[in-house]
Amino acid sequence: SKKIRIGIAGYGNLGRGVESAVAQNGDMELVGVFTRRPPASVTLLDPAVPVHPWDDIGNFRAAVDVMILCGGSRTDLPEQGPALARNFTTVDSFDTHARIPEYFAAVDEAAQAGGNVALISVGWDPGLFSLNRLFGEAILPEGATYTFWGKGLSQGHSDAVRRVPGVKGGVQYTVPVPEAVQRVRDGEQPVLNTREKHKRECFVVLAEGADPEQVRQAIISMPDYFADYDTTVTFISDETLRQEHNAMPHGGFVIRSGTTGAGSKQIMEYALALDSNPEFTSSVLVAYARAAYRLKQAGERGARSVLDVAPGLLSPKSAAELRKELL
Ligand SMILES: NC(=O)C1=CN([C@@H]2O[C@H](COP(=O)(O)OP(=O)(O)OC[C@H]3O[C@@H](n4cnc5c(N)ncnc54)[C@H](OP(=O)(O)O)[C@@H]3O)[C@@H](O)[C@H]2O)C=CC1
Ligand SMILES: N[C@@H](C[C@H]1CC(C(=O)O)=NO1)C(=O)O
Repeated sequence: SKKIRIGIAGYGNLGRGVESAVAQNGDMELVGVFTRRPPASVTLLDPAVPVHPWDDIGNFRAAVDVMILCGGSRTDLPEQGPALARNFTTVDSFDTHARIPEYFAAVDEAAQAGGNVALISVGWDPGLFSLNRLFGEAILPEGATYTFWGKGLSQGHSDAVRRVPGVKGGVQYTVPVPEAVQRVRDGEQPVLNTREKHKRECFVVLAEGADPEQVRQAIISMPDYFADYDTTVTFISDETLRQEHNAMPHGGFVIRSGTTGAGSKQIMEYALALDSNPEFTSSVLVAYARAAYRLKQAGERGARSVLDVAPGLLSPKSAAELRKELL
């Protein structure tokens, strides 16, 4: 039967993860990768997959069923998300939480104008953790919700660091504050502000001639990413970045700690432990690409978040098979 034809827009950690995730899904095929760099400079896992210059992407409207956007949230997706939703059914991982409402509106306008579906902020946070925060609050209206990440490499924060003028390369690790986690696990339901829950550690390779103090200040004061956290910036060599910071593990958990009507204490928890943050996130993107395709086929139009998508649409199995196997 006809396969869902996938395109990748932007080839970085996520782009590479989507390439390998599509290969795990028999109902999909990867038709091409689009990059702003010279195509010859971008090496795929599978050399048989064509790499196209970004400017040609408009010619592939009939060739791609779902375009998976793998650009960075800080500066790429605010421009690429709406531009591509006009021409394709899209799925993206936009994760600048404070800016999701405005991003949703911009992508929705473009998707509606183009007669497409656009699933935004797909991944684990935002994404699967968002779903579990929703379950917790809807099912246990009396209680408190906590989200903890790491210790691990945040791709959004690492991308944001790499975009700072004077930065040649870099990564960011998110570190949960142990005392905060313990108080939550002890059922204390503490009131914790952003700074009390996580610390952020950046490792940066300076570009030639850049001023380290200027770079440090630009990072630690960055709104939406670092300003609300205790953040450290350590300058390292290219060599050290390549040797000691090329793994991208991450993870975390969402806890809803609440009481039900007769006063019983109830705890809901959802956890992730990821050897590869990008490969996992890409696997979420690919499952939601299946849902986006089906929503488009069903006549839906406009932007949606994971909170709007029925879970059954993610599965390659029919509704009848799901009822038989998973209920
Ligand atoms: N919602 C969630 O749970 C998650 C969301 N994310 C989001 O995914 C976004 C992308 O993450 P990630 O893939 O790690 O970002 P990368 O920095 O690896 O890639 C971002 C873009 O940069 C360009 N690029 C990649 N490699 C190079 C290079 N060597 N030289 C120059 N440009 C390059 C690519 O565009 P081009 O090919 O056009 O040059 C690519 O699309 C993050 O910003 C984050 O917001 C990530 C994880 C989880
Ligand atoms: N979007 C995050 C996924 C999780 C990780 C995270 C953090 O460490 O701050 N927040 O959400 C990412 O880019 O890795």
